[in-house]
This record gives sequence, C-alpha cells and structure tokens, in this order.
Amino acid sequence: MSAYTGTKCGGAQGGQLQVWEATSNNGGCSASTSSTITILSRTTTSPSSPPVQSPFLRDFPSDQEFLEGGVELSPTKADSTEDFLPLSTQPLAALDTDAALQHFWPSDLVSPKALFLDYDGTLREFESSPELAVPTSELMSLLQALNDRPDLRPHIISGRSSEFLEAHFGSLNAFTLIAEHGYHISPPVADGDCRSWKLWEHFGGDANHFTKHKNWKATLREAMSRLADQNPGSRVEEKQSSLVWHYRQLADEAAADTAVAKAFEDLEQLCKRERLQDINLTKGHKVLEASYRNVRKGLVMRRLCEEKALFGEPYSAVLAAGDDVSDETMFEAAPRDFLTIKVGAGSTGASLRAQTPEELRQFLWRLVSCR
Ligand SMILES: O=P(O)(O)OC[C@H]1O[C@H](O[C@H]2O[C@H](CO)[C@@H](O)[C@H](O)[C@H]2O)[C@H](O)[C@@H](O)[C@@H]1O
Repeated sequence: MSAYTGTKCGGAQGGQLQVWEATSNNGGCSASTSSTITILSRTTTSPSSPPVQSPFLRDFPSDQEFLEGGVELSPTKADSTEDFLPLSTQPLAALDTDAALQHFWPSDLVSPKALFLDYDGTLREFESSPELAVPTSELMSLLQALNDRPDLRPHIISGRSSEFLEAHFGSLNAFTLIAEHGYHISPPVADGDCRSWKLWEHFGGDANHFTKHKNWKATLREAMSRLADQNPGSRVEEKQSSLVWHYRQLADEAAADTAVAKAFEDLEQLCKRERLQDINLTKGHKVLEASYRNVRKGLVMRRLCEEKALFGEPYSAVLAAGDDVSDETMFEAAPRDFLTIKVGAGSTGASLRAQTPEELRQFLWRLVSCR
C-alpha cells in the first residue's frame, strides 16, 4: 500500500519522495507515471524539478503554498495493485480473501487509515424525501464502531447540509463531517466538545461565502420553483451553496424523464443567458442540482489527504465510497491504490462495486473487525 501524500512549504519532511504525476482509474484506464525529486521545502525545490501539474488539481485557485500533485512514499506496492484488481470495476467480493484486503487495507501499520463515506444511497438507502432518510440505529452502531477505532480517520462526505450532518453525526467526535459536497467542513473534536464548521476556503479551496451566491440563487430559485409548480409532487431544496430540484415523487416515470431532460436544458440555457459561469448543473439520483463549480468532493478528499501527509501523518490506506455523480469526482481524484467503491448500478470510475448500501455496510463491519 502506498501512502498518498502531498507536499507543502515547510510541512514536508526532507528526503527522496516519489511524485505521483497523474493517476486516474476513471473508466478503468489507469495511467500513472512517477518521478523522484528531493523535497526540502517549496523554496528549496530545485528549478530542474518543477512542481508537477496534476490534472485533478488544476481547478484549484493559485495557492502558492501547495505543490500541485501528490507524493507516493512506497510506489512498489502500487505497481502490484493490478495483481489484486484488474482495471475494470470488480464486485466488492473481489476483496473476499484476506490477502486482497490486506493489500488495500493493511492491518500491520501504525499510520492511520481514512474512510470517505458518502451518505444518501451509499451508507443509507434512499427514501421518497430527504427528511425521511435519517440514519437507522444499525447504521449508527456501525459509524460508532468506526468512530471508536483509534487507527481510523472516518469522514462523511455528503451533499447534505451542515445542519443535517451535525444533527445526526455531530456526536461522532472522530469523524470529519463534509457538507454540501465540500462547501463546509467540520474537523474531528475531542470527545464532548462542540463542533465548528469551516468553509472549504479555509482548506485552500475556493468556496466563496454564501452571501456571494445570492445572485445566481435568486435567478435559479425562481426557475426551479416554477418547475416545482409545473410538476406537482416535486420540490426545491435550498442549501447554502446549492439549489436542488427533487422529483423522486413524480409518479409517471416516462413523463418525469421528459420533464427532467427539458428542465436540464432550460436551466442550462438560463445559466448561459445570465452568464452564471461558476455554476455546475448536475443530474443526480432523482435530483437536478445547481451548485458552485469549484466545490467538488474529489478536490476536497484529495486536499484533506494531502494536508495530513504534509504535516507528517500520511494515511496508510484510503477508502472512498459513493453512489452518485458527485462521488465520481472522488474516484477520479483517487490514485489507483485507494479503495474506491461505487454503490449501485451505473458507469463508474471506481475499482469496486457494492450492489447496495447493505453490502457496503457489511464490508465496513468487516473492516471494523479486522485489526
Ligand atoms: O452526497 P449525498 O450524501 O449522497 O447527498 C446527495 C443528495 O442527497 C439527498 O437527496 C437524495 O436522497 C434523498 C433521500 O433518500 C432522495 O429522496 C433524493 O432523491 C436523493 O437524490 C439530499 O436531499 C440532497 O441535498 C443531496 O445533495
């Protein structure tokens, strides 16, 4: 297992490190190259070893403190990854043997292992409306068990609001909670302490405080409300950095598909007309979501992994699981030896697939029990 890390001025330890230039397992194509450079600090990096441009980080604002790209400490193990997982997506059962699991999830290392877990459709089955999809007691026991393992660094990385995540998972003090696809982040706290939330901006990302989102939201809110009126049963959910049109409750599926295709086109046109350039329109599971373009789960996951490494605590393994379009950004940003798990049907860049949230939860219970 290679620890995926990054470097930051003053944070990286000196020595020979392996730079991961470009790795993607998207669509089953993994292309990675690596080169060795000596890193002391950004200012001492030799001009003959320029910062490596990573395709996953190119949307970051110019953050001079970060060397773009990641650092792989033990590339030899990554090379043998394909012995365990071919490039195409495999059933999660491919990790049934202890040897395969050990490769991605070693139990003999002192460095912690991180989990980036999406919520709706991944940890928890869908419901007809967001209010109904609260965590079950079985899910809470699983999350508590992950929380209690000192060698794990669990994260919930969700499209849900910070209020929802805090209300249901705030007491899981070892968890990092990531709301609205990365717009808000709440780091772990000491047991019993209150949580605080920071904008993605504070982690080097470009979030823009929500007051700056007022204009585009005003325009799209009106259009989405019209959609809800025209399609009885559908509704609009508003979060700080996004607007979501939910249509799960439209009974006539064929009519819903037509309405959704038209709605997507209309909203796209509206964004063009009004020059709402920073807005991403995505089709998720029975939702159309308009959100701020520079906040994406993949960027956030990668930056948080890098930050740990920069401060001398690289993860020995990382698992990312999700079911939807927003989770694909995590799979795209993940080096090949991250454990990436798509939940449910549909095309994916993940290495593994669990058929249902239930199957994923069983797998997580297995991780809880291995020492
Ligand atoms: O990133 P996630 O944790 O997967 O959140 C994505 C969206 O989840 C919610 O909507 C989804 O779950 C609802 C409850 O099961 C379901 O009714 C809806 O059809 C799903 O799309 C949530 O309401 C959104 O805000 C999140 O962006």
